[in-house]
This record gives sequence, structure tokens and C-alpha cells, in this order.
Amino acid sequence: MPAVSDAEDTAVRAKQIPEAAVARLAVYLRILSGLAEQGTTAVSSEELSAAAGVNSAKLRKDLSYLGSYGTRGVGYEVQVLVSQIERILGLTRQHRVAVVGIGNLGHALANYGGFPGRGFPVEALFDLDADLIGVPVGGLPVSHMDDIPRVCSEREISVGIIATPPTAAQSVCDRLVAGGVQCILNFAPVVLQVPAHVEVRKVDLAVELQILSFHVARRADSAASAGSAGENQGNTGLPGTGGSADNGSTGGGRNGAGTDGGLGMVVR
Ligand SMILES: NC(=O)c1ccc[n+]([C@@H]2O[C@H](COP(=O)([O-])OP(=O)(O)OC[C@H]3O[C@@H](n4cnc5c(N)ncnc54)[C@H](O)[C@@H]3O)[C@@H](O)[C@H]2O)c1
Repeated sequence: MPAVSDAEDTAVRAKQIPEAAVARLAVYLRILSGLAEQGTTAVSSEELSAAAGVNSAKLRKDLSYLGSYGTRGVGYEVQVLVSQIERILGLTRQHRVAVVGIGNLGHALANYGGFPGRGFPVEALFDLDADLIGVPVGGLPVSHMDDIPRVCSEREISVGIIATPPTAAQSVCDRLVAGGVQCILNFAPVVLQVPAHVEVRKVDLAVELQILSFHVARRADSAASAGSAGENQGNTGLPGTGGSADNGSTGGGRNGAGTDGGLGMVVR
């Protein structure tokens, strides 16, 4: 039987990982990278799960998708885990990013210094406002949106961030795809049509707020019903049942690595 290569093994494992676990792996990676920078060489599942805000059983399950089970009494080797997560998330190479729509949000994204260190250098900015073209934002001059296909192709951009009004988003998306962009992060509140080989993630902050609202309402309802049950049953004032440990979607502590890994992302 032919030997299975590392790349094939990673591809097989990657297919088995649920979307929610992928988001949590990104959170573990951020924590582990911080530990590695501090010179920490090993971490226990309890330490890592507490830092990520998930329970340790879920953490161990997530890491088992990588084939990583840790060593009893020692825990996980930080650097090994970093490499495994980077490989499964496809972070062993840089992903060049273009931001389209350099308004309020686009300015913030272009000026944010946290992307390059995580493997996502911002290499191109686009808008159609004549006052913005050629003006540097975050050290990079803004190009005209008509140049998206050419510039993205020349600079080998693989991720496009759309921060335009919703009416412009599809035409911007089409230009990004024409320029060879394979992943699109869409902040505009609109559903995009893309070819099958292109991945889209939609960031809808209003949806996130509505989910938070749902949990606050559910907590209040649970507290009210626990209160009335307490009155009826001579309850001694034990805490109500409101607010499960989950964040209401697919796992993680309320403040920790839930579906969106704390990134506020929702799949289109
Ligand atoms: N600002 C926020 O906090 C926020 C939060 C959530 C979602 N959003 C969404 O993000 C998007 C951007 O929001 P904003 O507040 O930055 O808007 P904005 O109006 O400040 O900026 C939009 C920018 O897009 C440019 N633009 C318009 N048409 C374009 C085109 N065809 N090609 C290239 N650029 C084009 C405009 O010139 C402008 O510079 C909107 O869809 C908004 O709904 C914004």
C-alpha cells in the first residue's frame, strides 16, 4: 500500500473538522503563539482551555482532530501544537490581503497592525473616490477599483476584504474573483454569488448583536421562571439555571472560543 504523505494526511484530517472547531483552533493558535513568544514550551489542557474559555473536554476533542493527544503529566508541547494548527489552517504560507472600500471600516482595517503577524499582510487597497486614489492609508496608496483584477493578480492577493456599501459589493466581488482571489471576507450586508472554488465568510455584526440579545433575553426568562419556581417550592435562593456555559451556537464559553472564535463571523 502506498505511504500517505503529510499533505494528504493533513487534507484528510482537515475535512473531518467541524466549522466551529476550526474557529476554536484559531483561538488556541493565538494563545499558543503568545506562550511560545514568552518561551513557554509545554501547556496543560486545563491551562489552554481556561485561556480559550472552553471546557477541557472540548479542547481535547478539538486537538484530537490534529492527531494531538498530549502527554499525561506534561500536557502539550507548545511549538508542536503551533505547527500542527498552522498546517491544518493552511497558515504555513502568507495570504496577501486586499481591502476594498476605504471608508470608516476600510480605514480601520488598513491601519490595523495585527494582520501581518498572523500571516495576512495587507498588500492592496481599493476605492472609487477620486479624493482617496493615491493617498496612503496605513502606508499603502489606495488604487482605483477598476484596477482590482490587474493589481490582485500582480501582487498575488488571495484574500479580499469587502468594506463597501452593499450595492457595490457584488461588482467588487466579481473583480476580486477575476483577479484570482480565492477567499472573501464580506462586511457588506448582502449575499454574494461566487464560483465554487471561492470561499466567502460574511461578518454581520448586527446578527451577532441579535444573538447576544437572544441570550440576554433567555437568561432573563430563565431567572424569572426559576424565581417563580422558587416561590412556589419554597426555594432557598440557589442560583437560577439561566445562561448555559455555551454561547448558543456551536460551543465554547460565553466569552471564549465559540463558533466564531470571538471574531464575530457568521458563514453566509
Ligand atoms: N463601519 C462599521 O462599523 C460597520 C459595521 C458593520 C458593517 N459595516 C458595513 O461595512 C461596509 C462599509 O461601511 P463603512 O461604514 O466603512 O462605509 P463608508 O461609507 O464609510 O465607506 C465605504 C467606502 O466604500 C467606497 N466605495 C463605494 N463604492 C465602491 C466601489 N464600487 N468600489 C470600491 N469602493 C467603493 C466609498 O467610496 C467609501 O470610501 C458597509 O457595507 C457597512 O454596512 C460597517
